[in-house]
Amino acid sequence: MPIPTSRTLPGILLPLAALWLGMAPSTLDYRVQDLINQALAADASEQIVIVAIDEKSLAQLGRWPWPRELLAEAIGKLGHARAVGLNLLLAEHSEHPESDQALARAIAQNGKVYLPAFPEPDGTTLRPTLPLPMLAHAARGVGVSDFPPESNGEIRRTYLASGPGDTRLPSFAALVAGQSTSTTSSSNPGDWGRSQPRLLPHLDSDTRFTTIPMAELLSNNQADPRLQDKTVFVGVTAAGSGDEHFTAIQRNQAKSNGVFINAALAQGLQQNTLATPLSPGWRAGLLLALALGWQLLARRRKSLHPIRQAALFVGGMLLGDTLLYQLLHIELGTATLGLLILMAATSNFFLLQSHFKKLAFTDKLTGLANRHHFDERIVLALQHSQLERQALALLVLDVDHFKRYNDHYGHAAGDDILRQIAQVIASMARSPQDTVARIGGEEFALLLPDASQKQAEAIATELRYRLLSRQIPHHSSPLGRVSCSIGIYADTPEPDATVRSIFEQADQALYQAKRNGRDQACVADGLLATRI
Ligand SMILES: Nc1nc2c(ncn2[C@@H]2O[C@H](COP(=O)(O)OP(=O)(O)OP(=O)(O)O)[C@@H](O)[C@H]2O)c(=O)[nH]1
Repeated sequence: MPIPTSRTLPGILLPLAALWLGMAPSTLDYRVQDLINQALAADASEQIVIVAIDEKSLAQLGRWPWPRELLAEAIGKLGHARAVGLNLLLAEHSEHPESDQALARAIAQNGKVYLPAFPEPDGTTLRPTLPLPMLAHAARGVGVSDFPPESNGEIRRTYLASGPGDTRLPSFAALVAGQSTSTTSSSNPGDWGRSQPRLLPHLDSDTRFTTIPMAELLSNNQADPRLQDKTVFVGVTAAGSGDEHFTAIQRNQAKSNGVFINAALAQGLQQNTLATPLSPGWRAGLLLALALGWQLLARRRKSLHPIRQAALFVGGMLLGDTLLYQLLHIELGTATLGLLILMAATSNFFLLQSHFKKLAFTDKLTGLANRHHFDERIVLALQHSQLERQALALLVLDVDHFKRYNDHYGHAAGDDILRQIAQVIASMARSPQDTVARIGGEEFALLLPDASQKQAEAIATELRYRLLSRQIPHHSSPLGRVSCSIGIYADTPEPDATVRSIFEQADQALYQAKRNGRDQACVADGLLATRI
């Protein structure tokens, strides 16, 4: 019987699952990755400041949108910042052209202002919503703020370059952070293209970016020292007024607004800590390699407990995953595979358990119950009969002249006879409650709970008949064929009856059958045995 290990069912399923899971990270992968990364997350950078259009500012300065002169005034107070990211949608003209002109003048005067473009759906593709040309012209640069959501609606990644075909734009946050890389062009003009994917960073949940309410900035007549040489993002933070998205940037903050996401991204870029997600092909390949690695480990280290083996592997994978992320900035997302391996190892473990249990209770040659199993069953059967005052029958069967058979035909042929006799006895079992066992070299037993003497005798007769009908030659036996002798105990056990006393009576009857000339069954009747 093959031992069911990782070579069988889990051995085939695991690599397949690794390939399948490799094509896309699961929510479980995200959660595990978030847990690890949030535990190792950096504090919010002191080099980044948010100028917030918050509830307080809206209460003081009126409902959004504000007159653009107000924004122009704010930009005028940001002249000493290192760079200013104006995270606002400024695609439409305001009612008064002079407002737009004032804002354009302030942006040009500041000289370090960057504006965002946002991808908007347009039929089956995306188009960038760009700032007004006069504002874009005045700005130091225009970058795209592209955060496509995952299948679960979360925002986890961005691209350092994206846009329609040849006009692919750099990332807005990268421009503001001063980390913009050269952009590539697409071979399919018109299609929205994305390249250089990056995962959003994780920040310690107890830290905050320095945040200055817009109302406070505007009321301050002097240059705010907190803004000196800082990377500044200006945007709406007031709940319900700006854009809010599900992200895992901070543990205690399920939803983040766009200005915060861009600030966190800029920090990751400035500190060079952003991870690159693996392409599906690479991910699938690596996960497959890990799954196969586990198989190899499972085969080599047979001595190791399967659960311990899996726990070791899962621990190793999580460590490897963390190191990959922290050192090489690659996210693999092995949590699902780890869980699968644990499940495979657990199923292996239980398969092995049941396999070994079966081995421990089974006679290898005949597949019948072994002596050990039989002893357990007869104890229970006797107890039950005594409690219920029910009949119990035990048939003990011994092959006649078996030594001669072995001597004449050889041991292997003898084995074959034992297997054939086992089949005949097994065919006599009435239900799974009956136990058929090989209890010695050429000795078998049939335990029949709740069987009367008459039933036991009928079964013994039928058994001998079935063996006889096989007509197995045995030239060293006076009968010329294989035969057996049977001793029967069949009674309602007395309260003081023991397994031993019952066996003794069945053995006594068997001895009687042998003495009477073999090829017969005798039933124990007190101490006497009667031929049937
Ligand atoms: N082939 C084979 N022989 C076995 C096995 N176990 C025990 N035997 C043989 O069974 C024989 C039993 O011999 P005995 O106890 O003298 O009994 P017997 O020859 O059947 O004589 P009676 O029982 O008096 O008819 C021995 O020769 C054992 O070697 C086994 O697993 N395979």
